Amino acid sequence: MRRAEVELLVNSLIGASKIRETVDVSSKIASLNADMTCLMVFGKKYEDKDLGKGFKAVVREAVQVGTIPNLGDYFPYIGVLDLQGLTVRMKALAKVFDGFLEKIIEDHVQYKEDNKQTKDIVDTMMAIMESGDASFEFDRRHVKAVMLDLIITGIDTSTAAVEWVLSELIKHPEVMKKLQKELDAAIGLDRTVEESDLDNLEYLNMVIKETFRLHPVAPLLLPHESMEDCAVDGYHIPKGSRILVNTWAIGRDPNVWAEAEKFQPERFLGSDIDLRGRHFQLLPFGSGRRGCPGIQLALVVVRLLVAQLVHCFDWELPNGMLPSDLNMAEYFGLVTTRAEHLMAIPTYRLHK
Ligand code: HEM
Repeated sequence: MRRAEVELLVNSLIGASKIRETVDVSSKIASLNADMTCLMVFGKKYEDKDLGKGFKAVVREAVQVGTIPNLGDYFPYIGVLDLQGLTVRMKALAKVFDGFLEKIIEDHVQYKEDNKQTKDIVDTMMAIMESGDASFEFDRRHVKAVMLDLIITGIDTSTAAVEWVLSELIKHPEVMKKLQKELDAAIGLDRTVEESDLDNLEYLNMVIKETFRLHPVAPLLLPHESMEDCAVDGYHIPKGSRILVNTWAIGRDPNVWAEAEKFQPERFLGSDIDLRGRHFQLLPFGSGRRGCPGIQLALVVVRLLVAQLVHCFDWELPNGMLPSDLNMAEYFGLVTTRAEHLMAIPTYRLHK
């Protein structure tokens, strides 16, 4: 499924390449990730018209509203006043999502009666629910909560990651060339990258790590709570404190990284620092038991997309813009994306 979806994107970019069209790369990647996530979770793609003002817009709004610090969290006695209107907005969004998720469950009940062959995540969860075998409470509300969790956490994160990697590559043509050289040597110019190629692409992995260092897509991770009193670096942190880990600042800390502001994938050559939360200087997926459970999937999707887009195409900025002029401003949120969409002109470079 992932191969087929990426192929659709590559084909549409080949069309753009033929007429030297400027492509809204950010939107293309967002649509692809939304489609792939819906196919994995719900077994079918959902159109923008299926969810209120549009599927992607509603998901994005939920992430944005969830990010704004709520005064009621810090001063609980004024929480009921909902001074910022966040609770009202979240409740309205919850209603839209609930209708959408109920419809998906109904569709699955229907498919099941029609003896559908392939199973998706919703089928699996409903089977657990109906079996009554779960050792914990698991009813329709929980199925809907997990579905919501997967679409909220899965789509924007991978999209932002691919957007940032491509932006850094376009901004640093020498790194782009080196990565294309690695891809050409490993895959050739007669076929496209497969998921099974990914583990052999060492430079690609270094490029991804370096991008996550400078652009961790969840710069403050998710809020944590201390379970007991502790001391960190001489600071006393009482039990029950809300903890935000600023992984963005750690990634740019000159005490930890040489020439911290520079994009240099080679810094990871021969280093054992990985992305799995064991090295605290690089924590784009968090760490420990509340770290990202989607890391495996995310790394496959991000690496596959970047590898295909870089292997299949050369990229140029529109209107004669120089790579050094590419605006790298961020739009801060729970997921921090580019402030401006990435616009670029693809030129197809494979033989087939
Ligand atoms: C490049 C893509 C992704 C990045 C950078 C990312 C990053 C993160 C981070 C930083 C956290 C918080 C960890 C912490 O606070 O310690 C998180 C949590 C989470 N992620 Fe991801 N994620 C990505 C993709 C995905 C995908 C594809 C899924 C599932 C389909 C997913 C599911 C989740 C869930 C469910 C949580 C909450 C876990 C919990 O609270 O216990 N993520 N992710």
